[in-house]
Amino acid sequence: MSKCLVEFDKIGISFDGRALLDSINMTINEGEIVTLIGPNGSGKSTLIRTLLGLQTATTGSVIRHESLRIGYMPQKLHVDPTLPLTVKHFLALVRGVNKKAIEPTLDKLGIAHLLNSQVHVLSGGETQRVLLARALLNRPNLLVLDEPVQGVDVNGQVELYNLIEGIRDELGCGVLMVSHDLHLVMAKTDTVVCINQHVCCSGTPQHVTGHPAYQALFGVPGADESIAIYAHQHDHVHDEHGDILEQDDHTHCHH
Ligand SMILES: Nc1ncnc2c1ncn2[C@@H]1O[C@H](COP(=O)(O)OP(=O)(O)OP(=O)(O)O)[C@@H](O)[C@H]1O
Repeated sequence: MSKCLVEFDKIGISFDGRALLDSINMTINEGEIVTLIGPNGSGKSTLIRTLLGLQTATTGSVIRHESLRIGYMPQKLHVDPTLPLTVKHFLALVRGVNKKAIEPTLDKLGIAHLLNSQVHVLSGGETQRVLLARALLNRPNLLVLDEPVQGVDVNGQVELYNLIEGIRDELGCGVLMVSHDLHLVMAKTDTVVCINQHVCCSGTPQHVTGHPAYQALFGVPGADESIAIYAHQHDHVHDEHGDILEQDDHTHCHH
């Protein structure tokens, strides 16, 4: 039985008295890839920030295993473009980093040749790999990736997801990632959790995609299409504050 690294226990988060997240339950086990999906502004990054300790939950708690060590990959690299900074020096800034691990880590990610490149001239795909290298240099047992394929073309996305899966296989770490893509990420995911204030839908991709509730939510096109269009079709209605309006004829998708 794999170790539970993190448990979100009935997490609720409100801003100015308005509920953004309500009673979110979710676990991430060692060796498990969990993908968090949901529409813009549904609270995915806020949930990640709560896990990182950067956001306090209004209600509920995050239960962390004592061995938990997170490697975090943010959505974007924020570096002053006027500041000369090579990849090597950027990665050497990781707290407690073993500098001897920098080159092998870049090599593992196929970007050893970028060691002395300036970080602000990197392409989207290269930047994501450097950010992934930084997360790995923290020697994590949980990788937390906030939209890891942002700004990367489709081929690059497939390669990145393959890399992430390979890292999970090699290190046996857990992975929690946020994604807007559905189709590509599904093949690389053990568990999908869809949030929109509450957990709308969750389970293995096979279970979720085969479930009528999932099809009602995402309107996945035919299996022969290479990319699914992200269409979040709710089986329930939210009011202007994001609260769910009661309806008589809706199909429940909580499971
Ligand atoms: N500290 C804060 N104070 C007030 N509102 C906040 C705060 N942090 C986040 N929000 C709001 O919460 C909502 C959810 O933001 P969040 O970034 O978590 O969504 P998301 O699902 O990650 O969105 P996206 O898919 O667009 O990245 C947004 O409307 C945001 O403005």
